[in-house]
Amino acid sequence: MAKASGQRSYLVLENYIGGKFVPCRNHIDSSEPSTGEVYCKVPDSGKEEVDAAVAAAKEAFPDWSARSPQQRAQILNKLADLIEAHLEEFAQAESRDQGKTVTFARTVDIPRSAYNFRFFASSVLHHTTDCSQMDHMGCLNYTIRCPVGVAGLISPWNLPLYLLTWKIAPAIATGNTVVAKPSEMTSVTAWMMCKLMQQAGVPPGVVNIVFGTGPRAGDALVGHPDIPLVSFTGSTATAQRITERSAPYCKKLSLELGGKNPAIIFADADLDQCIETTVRSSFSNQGEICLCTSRIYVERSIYSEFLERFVAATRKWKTGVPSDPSNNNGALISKEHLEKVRSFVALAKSEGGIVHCGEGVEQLDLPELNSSGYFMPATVISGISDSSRVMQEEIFGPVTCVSPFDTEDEAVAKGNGVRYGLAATVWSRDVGKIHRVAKRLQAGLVWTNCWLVRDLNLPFGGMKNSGVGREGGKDSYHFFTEVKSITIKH
Ligand SMILES: NC(=O)C1=CN([C@@H]2O[C@H](COP(=O)(O)OP(=O)(O)OC[C@H]3O[C@@H](n4cnc5c(N)ncnc54)[C@H](O)[C@@H]3O)[C@@H](O)[C@H]2O)C=CC1
Ligand SMILES: N/C(=C\C=C\C(=O)O)C(=O)O
Repeated sequence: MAKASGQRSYLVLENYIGGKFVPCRNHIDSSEPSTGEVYCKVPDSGKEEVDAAVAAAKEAFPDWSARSPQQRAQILNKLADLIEAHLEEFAQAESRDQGKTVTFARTVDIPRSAYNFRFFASSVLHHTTDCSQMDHMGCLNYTIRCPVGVAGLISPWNLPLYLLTWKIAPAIATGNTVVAKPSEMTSVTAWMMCKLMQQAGVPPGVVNIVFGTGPRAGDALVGHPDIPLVSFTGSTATAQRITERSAPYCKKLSLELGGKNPAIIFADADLDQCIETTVRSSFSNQGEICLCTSRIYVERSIYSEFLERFVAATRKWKTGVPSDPSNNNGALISKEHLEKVRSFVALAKSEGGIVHCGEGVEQLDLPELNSSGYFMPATVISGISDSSRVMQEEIFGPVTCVSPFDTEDEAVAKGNGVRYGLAATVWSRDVGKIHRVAKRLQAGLVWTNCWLVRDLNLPFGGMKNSGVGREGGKDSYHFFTEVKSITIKH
């Protein structure tokens, strides 16, 4: 709803509780990353709003969980249809709110959000449970799976609608009701989806969306005694706080966290394909995807050729106004985040690193209106030691580092030499080598000769500080349900 607040007109969001839009007393300013201007007021919800949402979700649970998976699937598919019918509106809104290009939102975020509902509607119809006979005891034993109750879902700002629906879809497909909290920086498309949920026939209280900050709304949600499970995507530091906060209640947790993802490139790789894909894997969505490549290890015999060609290809990766279809990247999420990303480049330089391209905003062709936006071009660095913070910490921006290796063992050791373990790519034509390296890498996902090919049936999640648990296909089914073993004595 657009409302005048003072001299200017802002988009004012409301919480969605029990199937109704509920105004909030206090609001947080949310700005447009490509101009730096505040354009939206997001509810600053706290315990009171979270309590109301949990009460609505509890009330809706008995009816929703008693419906058949087929009945629930019909509603999920309807919601997917409606998101697809409004794809362009959602893409424009996601781009304005997050800073990403409209093209990326139109071709990735929004279609994949709709597909989350379609996929989990179908996927839950096909899972089976276990059965075992104990004839000597006269017993038949089997398992069933039941929804857990009210699921607490917390999502980040980088893929706003996609990561929110990645959680809502399996949670409600399996019969849970939910209270979800999107990032306070990117709440608009979640709010837009609430209207479509009403049209799709999602019963009141099945999906409740409470907007607000992590320390207020997020903390109230995680600490609510009637929320038995929490699915979270975001930073490792926040996940640690969520873990502590949930401990007194022994909550079921799924934590999808950051990455410092290596690309390992052997001399026998198809370099044309590898360079094209590694530019994409390093810089897509401004490098603001937990799966983006940020450390590139190249076999020494092709290191110089790779670096030269990779830098040349990166120079063609255009950053600028998100609505211009010729741009590959838009703006970073916030001024603070831009400063954090730039500070890593400054650190690299202070440690003797070479910045081959990118870094400054001067080289971008930005109209005056957008010159105060949070833009940063794709940046390639080399000559940094593996122990540097630049090579160890998640930067989450358009910055990638290139470094040589001599042997397969060294490549694996470098790949594994960080506290994260989310994703990796391996480039070679030798299937045996690919298999050996993929097996030894400490990463929840390994793509070989490709990147971001996503089969939602496969487990998604990370090792080490990149997360706890897996979601996707059968793993989402297991996470969002409790298994029960039943013994029938006959
Ligand atoms: N998918 C990923 O791997 C992501 C990684 N990050 C990393 O984290 C850094 C910081 O970004 P932030 O937005 O601050 O991430 P964050 O982890 O603080 O935020 C993610 C979500 O958690 C919520 N949250 C924050 N504190 C909370 C708390 N105490 N209890 C419950 N919920 C809470 C936020 O409101 C948001 O909805 C980024 O620079 C990036 O390195 C950020 C977003 C996504
Ligand atoms: N979880 C994230 C990305 C997932 C992408 C995908 O499912 O393809 C993230 O960036 O946090």
